[in-house]
Amino acid sequence: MTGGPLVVLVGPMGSGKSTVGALLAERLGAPYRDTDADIVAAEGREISDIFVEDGEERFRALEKAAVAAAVAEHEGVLALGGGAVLDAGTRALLAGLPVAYLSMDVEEAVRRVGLGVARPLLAVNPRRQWRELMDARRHLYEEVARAVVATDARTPEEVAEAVLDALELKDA
Ligand SMILES: Nc1ncnc2c1ncn2[C@@H]1O[C@H](COP(=O)(O)OP(=O)(O)O)[C@@H](O)[C@H]1O
Ligand SMILES: O=C(O)C1=C[C@@H](OP(=O)(O)O)[C@@H](O)[C@H](O)C1
Ligand SMILES: [Mg+2]
Repeated sequence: MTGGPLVVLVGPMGSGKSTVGALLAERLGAPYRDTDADIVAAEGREISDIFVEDGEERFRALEKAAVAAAVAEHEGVLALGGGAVLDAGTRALLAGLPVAYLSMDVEEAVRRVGLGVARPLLAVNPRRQWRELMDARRHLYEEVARAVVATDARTPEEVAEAVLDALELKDA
């Protein structure tokens, strides 16, 4: 067999990568993996604690290694953290893979994650922070994506269905 992930999900915080990734794995009868969860398991602490205790740069180094390991080893559905595409080496690793970019607008983002404390990058003024993040990242998500799937006003099940359609995995 060819190996490599069946699906890789990218997109901003709250777009549903983790939620939809688990549903997709179920649909495809394949294992699910999430690089944020890999980092938490390896470090024995939450992402927000890594940011506060060691800083974002350290988190990005851990994330880069976690994505490289997962892309090399994992043959199921893989959800990345929202900032994984900031790294040029990571973007190069994703080239040619079945990557879906889960998109959403700012109001949907604020509804989903704006009030949570689990995502440190949105903790203060989530609407403005999210816009700034997207201005910096939108083109990076588009660069690595084979398909863009809008998630606004769709349930996670509907998003999963749309990803299968967009990546032509319906018969997989
Ligand atoms: N399509 C959707 N519609 C409504 N809420 C959603 C949808 N997808 C995810 N959510 C909710 O948004 C939050 C963030 O989802 P999550 O899967 O953790 O996103 P990500 O991994 O992209 O940050 C969760 O509370 C989740 O239940
Ligand atoms: O966008 C980002 O920079 C981040 C997204 C988070 O993952 P999700 O996109 O799964 O929320 C997590 O990796 C960390 O809080 C940083
Ligand atoms: Mg996630």
